[in-house]
Amino acid sequence: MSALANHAFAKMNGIGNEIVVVDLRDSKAQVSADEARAVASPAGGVPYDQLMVLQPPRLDGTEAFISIYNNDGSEAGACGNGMRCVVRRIFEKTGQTSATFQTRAGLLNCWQGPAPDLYTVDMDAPKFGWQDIPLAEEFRDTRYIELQVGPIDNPVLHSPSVVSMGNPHAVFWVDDVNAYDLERFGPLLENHPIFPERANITLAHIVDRDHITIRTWERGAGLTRACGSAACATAVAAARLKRANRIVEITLPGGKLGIEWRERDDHVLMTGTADFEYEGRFDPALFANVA
Ligand SMILES: N[C@@H](CCC[C@H](N)C(=O)O)C(=O)O
Repeated sequence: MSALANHAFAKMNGIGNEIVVVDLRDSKAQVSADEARAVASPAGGVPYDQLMVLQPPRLDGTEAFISIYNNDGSEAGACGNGMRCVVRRIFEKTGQTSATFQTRAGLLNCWQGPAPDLYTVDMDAPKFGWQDIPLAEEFRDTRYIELQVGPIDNPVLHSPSVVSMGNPHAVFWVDDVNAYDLERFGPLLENHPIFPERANITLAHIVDRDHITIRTWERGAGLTRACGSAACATAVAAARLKRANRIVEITLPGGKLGIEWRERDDHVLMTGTADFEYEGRFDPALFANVA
């Protein structure tokens, strides 16, 4: 019997990024890819972009180890919007205003503020090396890489910046993020052989040095109303190109995020809201046929 059968969950969202939070800190159970897919089942499941599973802490001083699943069952190292949802949930229950969590990508410090309805996640330092993202072949300069879709002499999208925020991101610079069929190009680019672990694909328009607009096709989850790590990736990529300041506001289809690429330690701070929708218990029938 799956540990998720009849288990409580919270449906939340981080500016429209659909998040389900499950607290398994009192259990040794691991969630399999099949179970994660079953949770998202259109037949009685809970629709989500990411499932955030809290597991017992593996390091002193941390609140939990968090496993992050996309709705296709794959695991991700980072999910900025999901972290804000987890943080809100825990802070509301315990009265805490700061906490440290561990994910596959490392330690994340989180706190409430700068206003009561805002949560900040220290997303750690970005990585720019081609092996870190990872890319399938060497690119010395990842501010722009050679990659395009469309006719070779007139590409539709080309020369993205690539960044790891604990997960792989490609950011294509465009004049209008709504002028492209991201549902068509997203899967092609997500699965392009240059990205051996696939990638999150973002269209970004730099409005001015303090404001950027983005839309993202998420690896393993598809078109989303918001992707926090993509907002971070875009902010650092734009600052690296000297086209934006290190503190920017990112507008996504679901809302706005404040991003600061802090000079003193290279860390990226992401600030935004997190919304609670409802609580429930998983229908055991969802897991009847999963390992
Ligand atoms: N929505 C997330 C990112 C989710 C992970 C991503 N799909 C991946 O597989 O890397 C965010 O808010 O950062």
